[in-house]
Amino acid sequence: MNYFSLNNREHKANFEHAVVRGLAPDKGLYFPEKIGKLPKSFFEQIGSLSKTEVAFEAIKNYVGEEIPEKRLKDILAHTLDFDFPVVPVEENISSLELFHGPTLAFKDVGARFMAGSLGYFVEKGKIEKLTVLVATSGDTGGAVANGFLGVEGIDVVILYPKGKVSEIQEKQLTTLGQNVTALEVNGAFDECQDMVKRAFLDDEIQQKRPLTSANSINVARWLPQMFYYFLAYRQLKDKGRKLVFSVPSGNFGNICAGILAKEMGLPIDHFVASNNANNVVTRYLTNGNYEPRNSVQTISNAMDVGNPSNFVRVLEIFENKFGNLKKHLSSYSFDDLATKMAIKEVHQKTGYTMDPHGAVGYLGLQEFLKHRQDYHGTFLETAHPVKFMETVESVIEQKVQIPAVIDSILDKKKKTHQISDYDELKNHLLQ
Ligand SMILES: N[C@@H](CCOP(=O)(O)O)C(=O)O
Repeated sequence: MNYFSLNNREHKANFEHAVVRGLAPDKGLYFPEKIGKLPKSFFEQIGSLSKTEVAFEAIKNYVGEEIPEKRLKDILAHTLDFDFPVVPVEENISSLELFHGPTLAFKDVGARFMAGSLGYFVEKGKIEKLTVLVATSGDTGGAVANGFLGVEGIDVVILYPKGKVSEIQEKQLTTLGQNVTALEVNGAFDECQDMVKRAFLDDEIQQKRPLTSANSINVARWLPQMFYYFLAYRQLKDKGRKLVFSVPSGNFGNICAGILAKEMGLPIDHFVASNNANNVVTRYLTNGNYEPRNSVQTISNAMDVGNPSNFVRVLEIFENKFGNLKKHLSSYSFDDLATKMAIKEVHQKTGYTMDPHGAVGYLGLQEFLKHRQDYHGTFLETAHPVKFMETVESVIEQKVQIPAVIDSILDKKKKTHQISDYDELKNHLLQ
């Protein structure tokens, strides 16, 4: 399987090179040359396949010969070694809980798959030493830190916006030590992401300290996110209604992977991109103008992204045709007040506790389902409510139970370096 750069189709790479480089030399995102359809029989049998078997069938053509079958299956088994339950919330609404992994957020899947793939390439001597540079608005940082902790030959450097992630998210990415370093940036997530992209194209850095990305711009972080939809379909296929998924969207990697799964034949009828106040895509679908803006801070901070990297991949899947996009994708945006109200109302009505990101997803779904009786809707619960304990507890007026994995980091002291601009990042990386 080859990938091409979305900036210049002549720039090609196989899976290994796309993962090790992260971004094409022309700053473009890699995209698969072929999106193959899975056979009908796969969807008929999906209920009897294990999680690893489902994931293997979904991803094998995107990995190609670069990782042998046995090793790929081992990586997948480790990646998916927790539950992905679809939980009924209302009559025609379910929650797909993606927070049962080690850092309690959906990012664990991509981070573990990428760590497994890079670990294999280091072991085979295909790369000597690599630094994974990653920008986070909340959840990616912790998942990447956890996924890559202690992986031989790989250093991790995480940039995060100072004061704009939750206390637990910050602990997850600043307390591990070993091969993981956290840089606290005076700025927003978009500035962190821009610095990271600039560093990849900096020859001086790349020569002295080769870098790759562990954001969803990297195909090894992006593609495994399609597993959520296959695993959800196993649990939803007998609903007898059309399926719609509402995805809380920030950098658009997750929803883009879902749309890819649909292209591969997964019977999903429609997607909803649910935005917080950072609503560049909602506005685009409304007025046809794509106008990225600086992000604003919200209570669903992992979605505080003003210029979503993966939207260009979404457009590519829809052949850059606005009509195609509108047919398969709707988008709505909600402010913090509406998000809090939704957390409160759903909790009072059903006893189900949503986190602020899931609540934005729930609201988007509700909006879509208003005049559509023939759908079953699923919103993605992308993080455990405990990660936003202060907000959630004040809204539901109840304590959220703290899982043991979180309890163990609460007393740990954060270790970070502060940086303000690209030169400081460069100095840090070259030290
Ligand atoms: N929502 C993210 C921001 C980066 O997104 P990614 O999927 O491209 O890593 C976060 O929580 O950090």
